Amino acid sequence: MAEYTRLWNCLALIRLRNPPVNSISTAVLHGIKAGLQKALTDHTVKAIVICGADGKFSAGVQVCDSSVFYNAQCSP
Ligand SMILES: CCCCCCCC/C=C\C/C=C/C(=O)SCCNC(=O)CCNC(=O)[C@H](O)C(C)(C)COP(=O)(O)OP(=O)(O)OC[C@H]1O[C@@H](n2cnc3c(N)ncnc32)[C@H](O)[C@@H]1OP(=O)(O)O
Repeated sequence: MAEYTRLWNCLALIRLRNPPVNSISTAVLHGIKAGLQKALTDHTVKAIVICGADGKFSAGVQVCDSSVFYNAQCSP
């Protein structure tokens, strides 16, 4: 749902993958958080790129997944 890749040089990549429009579900949100945690614990990472799979970034929050708002506000 969100794939972490350590790129060349000092870059890390988090790719959102939730077809068809890479909307942000709770699972995607957790994937973003896991990717950020990996990047933050790798002290050679200087920049994090977030992109969407298949040529699209993201349609924003996943419609009908109201738990995304709860998780975005309540997760440390
Ligand atoms: C890294 C960032 C982390 C951020 C964490 C955020 C946590 C939450 C906190 C903040 C609040 C966030 C608010 C928002 O995100 S508001 C924005 C909500 N999104 C939208 O309003 C976009 C609505 N969609 C569109 O405008 C269009 O669909 C489009 C421009 C994205 C694409 O248009 P088009 O190419 O014409 O395709 P379709 O409209 O036909 O859609 C294809 C397909 O995709 C489904 N779909 C579209 N958007 C969503 C969505 N947001 N959630 C779920 N599904 C979506 C659409 O229903 C179609 O499905 P199908 O009929 O089954 O084919």
